[in-house]
Amino acid sequence: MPPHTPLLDRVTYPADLRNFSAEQLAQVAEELRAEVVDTVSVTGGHLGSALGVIELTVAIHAVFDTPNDRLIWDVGHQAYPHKTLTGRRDRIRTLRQPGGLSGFTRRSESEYDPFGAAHSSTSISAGLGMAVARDLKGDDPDKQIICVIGDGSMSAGMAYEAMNNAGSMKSRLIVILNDNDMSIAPPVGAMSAYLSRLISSRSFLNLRDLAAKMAKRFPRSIERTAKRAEEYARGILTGGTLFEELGFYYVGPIDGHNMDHLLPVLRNLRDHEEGGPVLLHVVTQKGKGYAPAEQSPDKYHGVTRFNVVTGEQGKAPPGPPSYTKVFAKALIAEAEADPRIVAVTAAMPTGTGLDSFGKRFPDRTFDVGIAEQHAVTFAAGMATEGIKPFVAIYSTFLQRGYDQVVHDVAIQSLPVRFAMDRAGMVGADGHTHAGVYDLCFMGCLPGMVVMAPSDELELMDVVATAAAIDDRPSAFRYPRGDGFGLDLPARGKVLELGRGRVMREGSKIAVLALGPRLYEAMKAADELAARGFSTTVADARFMKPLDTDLITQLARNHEVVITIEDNVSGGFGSAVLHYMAVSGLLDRGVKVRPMVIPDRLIDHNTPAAQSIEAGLTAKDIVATALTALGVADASGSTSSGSAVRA
Ligand SMILES: Cc1ncc(C[n+]2csc(CCOP(=O)(O)OP(=O)(O)O)c2C)c(N)n1
Ligand SMILES: CC(=O)[C@@H](O)[C@H](O)COP(=O)(O)O
Ligand SMILES: [Mg+2]
Repeated sequence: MPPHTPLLDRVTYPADLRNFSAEQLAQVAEELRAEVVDTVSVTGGHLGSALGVIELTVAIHAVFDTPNDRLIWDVGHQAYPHKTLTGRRDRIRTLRQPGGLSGFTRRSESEYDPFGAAHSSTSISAGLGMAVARDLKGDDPDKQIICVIGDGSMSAGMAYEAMNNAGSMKSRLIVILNDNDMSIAPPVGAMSAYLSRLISSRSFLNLRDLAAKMAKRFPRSIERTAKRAEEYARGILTGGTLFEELGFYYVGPIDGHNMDHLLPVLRNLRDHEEGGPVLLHVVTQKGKGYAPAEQSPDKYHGVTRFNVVTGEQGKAPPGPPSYTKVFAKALIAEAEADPRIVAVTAAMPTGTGLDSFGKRFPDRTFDVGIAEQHAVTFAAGMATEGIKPFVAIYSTFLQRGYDQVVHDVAIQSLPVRFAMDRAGMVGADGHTHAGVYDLCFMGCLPGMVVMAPSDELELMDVVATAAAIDDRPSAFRYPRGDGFGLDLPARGKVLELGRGRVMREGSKIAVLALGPRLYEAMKAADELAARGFSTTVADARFMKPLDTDLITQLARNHEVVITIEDNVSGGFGSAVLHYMAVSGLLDRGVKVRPMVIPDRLIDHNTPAAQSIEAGLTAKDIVATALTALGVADASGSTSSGSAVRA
């Protein structure tokens, strides 16, 4: 092997690391870091988190017998170096690209991904489940389960539920707390402050104390410990932490970028014979080794393509403001007029636009950390006292707080307003982040008002409407990405509840859209008109209450009624069909075709390609209409729309 050949080239699988010296592993880490920077500069994705766990990734795979030992990455957004070392290096530049590797861990992608993730704080629960399964099955007791969870993800209830359970059990489990003192934004809350105090305020054990401590717990490893302790003694302190109170054996904090510290500690944890869970507290830096990411860890959490030398990220040509920005603008306008309005985010101030709301109203903005369940009930509590909370959560993450939406908000009919961002498919984050279920899970709740603006202008109105609804809960959804560039007023106007609008009158086909697919419907209507089929297009605006007058009029006056939405079956179209069935409208022979996201997972891709795959484009609407009418389209084929496939 010529001396200039990167060591990384000798690594296809983790087993290839296991004969390397600590020095060689440190070199692999450096090469891996350069490769991750280079890769993400081309693919975009989650950079800072990956750079922070480079040494940890190399050390874990060098010490543990993955994939027989199970390694679970919480969230999975930091797993690019793990993917590179586990047989996927040849495809690493396909990360998040159409047909390429997922940006998260995924069971179907590799046996080295024993648990799929993308939503946070699940790793300890899943790891404990695997540990208990190992014990129940009588598998090799030395089979290790390792969960790596970040400090931000440690703020979620699930993590505590899992620790509470694990701490009372005898199953062997290793939890590595990767503490980089960052979530996407700076971390919040008492736990984060506690971790900082833990790192900074405790005295280090000396060699004798360390050996005694390790001997008590890890008798077999004492000899090795004593030999190596000098190297890492200063990095270890134990005793009296919250984790110990919860039943974990706490080790740390140690420097997560120092291979000479990581390797002996991990080996000790691997070789000990005691049962019960262990928590290794590792201190890392988000963005480590790449200056722009070290300096602005929030801006380099998730990146677009960037120039490696300057760190400058690719910018889309100036275009219309995003729905998120318009939401923030609309909410600020409402809050200027009503001092009771407050905003709640669960660790996503930038993503939800609440960073700008927070600048204007710092005392009326609450970042509760990754804690969607708490965010919802916290807002419910405020609502009982006459405060008017807007809870801005991505549709996909609101799933985490669903019982709270049902039990704490809807059943008590409290006026909490849910701003569900990232509704519909979301592009490169893929199906774990798709917000395609909320119309089902919000639309079924008694008393809940559910709105979906068709463009950013209507979003302003919807925010004003939600602010005005003060006797029951309300929810509105809007997509990731930019609006249409419409002129916006200073403040939205309050809409009449349950009233849609007709955009264009026709007589044969009617398309009733909920959300921005309205614009696809308008294009389809042009195409259908050009073919001689007079088409009505209507904007439903509300899924709940339904505009039953509008539905009645469409059903009575058209041969075909198509509904379209960015949601799976069970949402808007189902509600329309239900109404038509119970009201007898269906008995009149109208052909109804609900167009929805099909009943399968749509993988990461460009938003445009995802729309095509879902069958929700103007072309699909035309095909659906023609098929319903029994007319072959120009190509002679029948519909490929989701109405047919779903
Ligand atoms: C349930 C849930 N809520 C919110 C998010 C969005 N999210 C992804 S990563 C992240 C920050 C995680 O911080 P941490 O665990 O410390 O990892 P780091 O990025 O610092 O490596 C957040 C809020 C998510 N993935 N899942
Ligand atoms: C890992 C994670 O859950 C977030 O970082 C998410 O990828 C952000 O998505 P947006 O880019 O849509 O804000
Ligand atoms: Mg963190």
